[in-house]
Amino acid sequence: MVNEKLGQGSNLAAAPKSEMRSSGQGDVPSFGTGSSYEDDVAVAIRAVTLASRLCQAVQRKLLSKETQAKADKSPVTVADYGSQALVSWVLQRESLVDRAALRFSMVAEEDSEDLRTEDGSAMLERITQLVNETIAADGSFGPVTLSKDDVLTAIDRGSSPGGPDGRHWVLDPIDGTRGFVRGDQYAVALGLLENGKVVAGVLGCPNLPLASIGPNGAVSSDKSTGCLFAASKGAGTTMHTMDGSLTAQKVHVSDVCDSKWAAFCESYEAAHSKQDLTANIARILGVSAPPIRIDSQCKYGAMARGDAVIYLRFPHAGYREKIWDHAAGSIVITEAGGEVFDAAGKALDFSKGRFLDLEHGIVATNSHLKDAVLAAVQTAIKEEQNVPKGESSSHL
Ligand SMILES: Nc1ncnc2c1ncn2[C@@H]1O[C@H](COP(=O)(O)O)[C@@H](OP(=O)(O)O)[C@H]1O
Ligand SMILES: [Mg+2]
Ligand SMILES: [Mg+2]
Ligand SMILES: [Mg+2]
Repeated sequence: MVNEKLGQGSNLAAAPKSEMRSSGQGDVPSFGTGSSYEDDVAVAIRAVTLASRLCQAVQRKLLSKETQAKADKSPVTVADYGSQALVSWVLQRESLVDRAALRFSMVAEEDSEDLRTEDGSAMLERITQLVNETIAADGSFGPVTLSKDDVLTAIDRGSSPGGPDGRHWVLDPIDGTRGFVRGDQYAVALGLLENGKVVAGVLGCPNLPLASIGPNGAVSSDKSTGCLFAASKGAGTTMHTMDGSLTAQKVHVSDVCDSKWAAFCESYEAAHSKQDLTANIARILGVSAPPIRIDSQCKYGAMARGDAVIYLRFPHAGYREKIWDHAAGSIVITEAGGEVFDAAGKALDFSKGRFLDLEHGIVATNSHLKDAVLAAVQTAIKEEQNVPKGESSSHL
């Protein structure tokens, strides 16, 4: 029954019970893979689950006045800051327990600069209250109360430059803030880099349906939401329910090998990826299903369980991708058997600091379709370059 429910329309296979356990409210699922990153993944799940609860509480209220615009005009909410503070606090706390505090480094999206201004003080008050309410409701951390200074310090622990050496946590406290504000999809995304490579990742997707969102899953009567994906090097990818109510399941990318049957996913926001170009790539591949457009790294999670077979992301000129937008998602895909690469077919390089260094675009698919998708991407890019300015490549 349990497996049926989690498995509807998705590429899920039951994992041995001894390998995966889940637990109830106030506690978090245990990963238990026997991999060398088992402890890291367990801490990451604990941190992401707690932060996701804070985000869920805020999204339920969705107070638009709690949304600020950053200098680059992207939105940021009390939940972005609160989530970053909580994840940072949990990771730091567990590192202290492990006596590994000196090694602690985190590359995270937000910083506390705006909260330290007079205008930000009411927001800081609200964030501190939310963080303390979330910790208290969880109940497993004992009687702890963070001060406003503790919250600022926790947020600013994310200022590491990252790079090719050592261990760095990589956090997007809310990926898909626009989706979050709209009441749609978002993810709490936490990855772990070791010497420039992603070795573990956890994606909390509080609004993602447990049933497939792919073309074949659209008719499912199961409307339950809240998924968490966890992956670590060599240990595969598992999908958990956000509330820990069902047994976690191993997931695998789709094994479709004819692109005609391959649904693709892309950003909901047209400003984040060129939808003309992706439509042309789909046309070249003979894809007939309409694109699955959702916000955030939920796309990587959905693809890891087979909802879509291809992920296409082609930002408009001048945009530089940040590592926290892809670290957790990419290992969730690769450990589920998929591949993630740029328009030159190169694997993503997370060793260059806070930004990804890549040749235009990010693509993910299964190993059967990699060559065909890459060829279609390169053809579509060439066609785009030959289109006179002002004309759309979809007119070709
Ligand atoms: N012009 C742009 N082009 C591409 N990506 C952009 C962008 N502006 C913002 N983004 C990134 O797109 C992410 C959301 O991804 P998606 O498009 O898959 O929903 C944002 O993450 P945040 O919401 O964490 O800021 C942000 O980092
Ligand atoms: Mg942002
Ligand atoms: Mg993001
Ligand atoms: Mg973000």
